[in-house]
Amino acid sequence: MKLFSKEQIYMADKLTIERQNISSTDLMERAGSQVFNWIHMRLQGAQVPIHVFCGIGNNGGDGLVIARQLILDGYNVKTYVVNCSDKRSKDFLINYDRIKNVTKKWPTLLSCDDDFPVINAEDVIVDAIFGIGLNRPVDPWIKNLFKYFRNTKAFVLSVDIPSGLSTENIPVDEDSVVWATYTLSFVTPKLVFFLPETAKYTVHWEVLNIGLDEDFLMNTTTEVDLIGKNEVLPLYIPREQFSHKGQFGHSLIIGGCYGKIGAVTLASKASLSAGAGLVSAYVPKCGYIPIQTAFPEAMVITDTDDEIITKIDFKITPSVVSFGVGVGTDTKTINAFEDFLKQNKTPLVIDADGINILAKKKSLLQLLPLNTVLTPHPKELERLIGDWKDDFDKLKKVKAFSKKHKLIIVIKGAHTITVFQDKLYVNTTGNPGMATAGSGDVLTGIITGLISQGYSPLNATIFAVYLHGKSGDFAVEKYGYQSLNASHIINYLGDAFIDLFRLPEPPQEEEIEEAEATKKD
Ligand SMILES: NC(=O)C1=CN([C@@H]2O[C@H](COP(=O)(O)OP(=O)(O)OC[C@H]3O[C@@H](n4cnc5c(N)ncnc54)[C@H](OP(=O)(O)O)[C@@H]3O)[C@@H](O)[C@H]2O)[C@@H](O)CC1
Ligand SMILES: Nc1ncnc2c1ncn2[C@@H]1O[C@H](COP(=O)(O)OP(=O)(O)O)[C@@H](O)[C@H]1O
Ligand SMILES: [K+]
Repeated sequence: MKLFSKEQIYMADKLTIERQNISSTDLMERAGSQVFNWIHMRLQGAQVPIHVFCGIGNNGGDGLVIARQLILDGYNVKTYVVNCSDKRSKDFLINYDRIKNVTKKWPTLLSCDDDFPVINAEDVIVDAIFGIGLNRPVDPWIKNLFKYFRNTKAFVLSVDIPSGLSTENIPVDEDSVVWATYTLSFVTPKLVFFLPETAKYTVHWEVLNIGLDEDFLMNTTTEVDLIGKNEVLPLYIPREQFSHKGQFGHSLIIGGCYGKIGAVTLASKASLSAGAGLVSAYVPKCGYIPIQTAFPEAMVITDTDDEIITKIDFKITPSVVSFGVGVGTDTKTINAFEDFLKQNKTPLVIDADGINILAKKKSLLQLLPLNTVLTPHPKELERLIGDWKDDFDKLKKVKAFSKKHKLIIVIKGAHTITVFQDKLYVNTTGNPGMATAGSGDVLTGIITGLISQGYSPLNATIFAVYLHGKSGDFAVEKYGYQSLNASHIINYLGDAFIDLFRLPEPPQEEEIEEAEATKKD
């Protein structure tokens, strides 16, 4: 799914109005009606107090449409206008008049000196104060209002984006944003729903289709893509009936040191389970017996040293090499890596201490083949590119780093982001059960296994991150967050592959009714 920027959304609005020959007021009516339908499907006329808070721009206009439709349907509605600026948008004013025509309970104007209305925990707050047009930090009294919302413990439904949350800046503090229970976002989810510093402002989100110009939406490329099953399915390379292991490449996993041979075992197993034809592990001598025992399918090549990698020398011709899991940062290992890089032309995946070595000796970056994949967790990323001010600054720095060194960078975490030059691929699978030792080693193995069988490094990375998370999602159903461990992720990789071709569940009755209701508008 594409994540459109604020500018692209405004452009889509403009073109829709022109091409569909409708007014901006009609478009607002469509947007507000979609939110009304969503509420109506769930509340079915229940007399829960609904407090609709409107700003004075178009987000507020949406709020007025929602309030009017709820009133017309007999809901128990109170409407407030949060007086935050002297300017009112044209469509806000039109809808302000329209609501006055349908009820004697005119919207209450709230300003800084007023007491806030009584709201109980069982009530619903509709937050239509600021949308994507937020252009400065909010005033202290509005912050207090947001804090008050939070204290009421009421269900907060944000329209388009939680008010106070900008699409391109991290909020100055947690009180300057509405903490939404649910956000109904128009056209596209917003990138801030996925970033570590801002995802907390909405527990759930859903996209509402408001019928914007299809041509524009189809033909516009975005800087950010959200990666789910629909996005990875086209990447899948099918297997022919007469295929043989020679067609799926040979992964070489170089890593490990005394006490950290398990990392290589995990990455090697994951590589084979992701479909590599052959897998060899390259480890210090102490790794020979453990890997042969724990993972009989692997071939093992050993260093001359018992405990660390001191020289990378092999006779095989791998299709892809992974370096770094459990390898340590001994000077001899760094030198061995440098010597290897000087003559290597094979695609590379670098993880863990491999990244720490690059951070220690930046000159090695110039020796990496084009489109080498780096998979840092936050600490490794910081060592590599230095500190960042906030999540947006981090993305800017990673993009610059990716462009400068021609690398693919995987920013691991919840919603792992793969960065390739200016483009971001935001993953949707995975869960906190995966925050466990060795799960990153498994990811390295999956990426390596996919490159081995012919996926481009970028496609392999996007696909592997998805599969890794999906396996974790299957595994967590059996093991729960606490007991899930990295080996389980490998065990469920097969389910993640099979799930790609599973047809979606038939829609539930409620969804059919909802679709019917939407069609009528
Ligand atoms: N295609 C779509 O997605 C559609 C989107 N639609 C809706 O439009 C929304 C965008 O509307 P928008 O551009 O009017 O901006 P919005 O968010 O209402 O805020 C701007 C207003 O707030 C003010 N203001 C800003 N910051 C402030 C602050 N800190 N403190 C105080 N005031 C502040 C600013 O005032 P000013 O700077 O002019 O003084 C201005 O008046 C979008 O989110 C969606 O809900 C649908 O209606 C149609 C289809
Ligand atoms: N809360 C989470 N939600 C989804 N995925 C997660 C979460 N926490 C960790 N992960 C995933 O687990 C992996 C952890 O990698 P890493 O920290 O390198 O582990 P290790 O070094 O132990 O192998 C990454 O792929 C990351 O995206
Ligand atoms: K809002």
